[in-house]
Amino acid sequence: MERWTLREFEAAARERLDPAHYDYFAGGAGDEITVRANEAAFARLGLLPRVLRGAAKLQTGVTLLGSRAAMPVLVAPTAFHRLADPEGERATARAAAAAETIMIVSMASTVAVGDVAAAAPGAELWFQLYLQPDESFTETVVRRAEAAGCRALVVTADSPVHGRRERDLRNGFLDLPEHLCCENMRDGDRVRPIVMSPELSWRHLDRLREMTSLPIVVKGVAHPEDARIALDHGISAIMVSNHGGRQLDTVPAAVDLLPDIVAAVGGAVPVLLDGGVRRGTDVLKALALGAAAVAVGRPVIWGLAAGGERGVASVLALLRAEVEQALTLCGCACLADLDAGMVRRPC
Ligand SMILES: Cc1cc2nc3c(=O)[nH]c(=O)nc-3n(C[C@H](O)[C@H](O)[C@H](O)COP(=O)(O)O)c2cc1C
Ligand SMILES: CCCCCCC(=O)C(=O)O
Repeated sequence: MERWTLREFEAAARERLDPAHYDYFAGGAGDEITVRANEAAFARLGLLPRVLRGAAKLQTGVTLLGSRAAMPVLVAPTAFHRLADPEGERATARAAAAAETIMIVSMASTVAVGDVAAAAPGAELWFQLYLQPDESFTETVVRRAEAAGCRALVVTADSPVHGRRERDLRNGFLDLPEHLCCENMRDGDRVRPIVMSPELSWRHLDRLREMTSLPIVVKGVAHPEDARIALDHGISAIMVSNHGGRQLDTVPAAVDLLPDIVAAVGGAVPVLLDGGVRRGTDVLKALALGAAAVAVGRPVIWGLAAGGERGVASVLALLRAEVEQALTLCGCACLADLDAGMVRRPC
């Protein structure tokens, strides 16, 4: 069946998934105020198109930290893809490679990062990391990501503790089924738990900086002051994110946080954004407000659950087509033609 919007992919995914797994993917923390705010904030912003600009040849490619993407939409790191499809992250990576975009592989992937890379030759992979209090194990995982050919590390900083996800508590969904595990966490005969620790600090990030020559992206920045501090620690990019509303509830919508962080960073490094991106017009709004690219989390899961690799490919193709059409309708030939004056904030 042909699907015309990401909403239709979500409906199809919901029909196929175990209800507890659907809730895990869809849900957020607390009252899910931030989950809803992420999408609502995009809807509230308007786009002011320019006209008669002779913008015939469209260009939607971006280069980020040396990785090339054919569109400014990346695959955000999300855990547990094998709950959605037996091929899991392998299928997602093949679809991302076909779409010529970057996939950020989660540390909590149900396929080991090396196997993800082997399944999708030519894929541009970055690796998301929860810094572990046991830094020697952080190093083990970093070496795995490097060996797999990942070209950047994305350190998730918004999770000193797991968010309170009340759907999961109600459903008793507290762990993966027995046949699955976080494959990157293998340590000899055992699989380590992913530790989220409030003890982590910028010092851990400094030591990561010494551990690897890969560029480091800090994901989960909401406060402009943290963006400035990140620059002092040699960070290569900043990802504005509230974790899709899954960590601290009532954090403002990601797109509403963006302008102050872009101002704080002052062009020193690229600023990325995720949270609530569901339309090509959302992508344009974020870019016009200063993001270098955006990433999508749940839409990729919906594609995967609805149709495996082909489902993810369709989701990414849909977003690309929407970006291209919206860009043309805005009178732009390339992403750099977008500027903040084209976004109308609500009165
Ligand atoms: C099911 C699910 C699992 C996630 N797993 C991770 C993860 O392992 N690491 C991480 O940094 N962020 C994780 N995230 C957050 C995403 O990277 C991203 O910030 C969020 O999904 C963006 O919002 P969106 O789903 O509205 O696009 C997860 C999000 C979801 C929905
Ligand atoms: C115990 C594994 C933790 C995985 C966390 C995945 C994640 O970030 C999420 O939002 O869910």
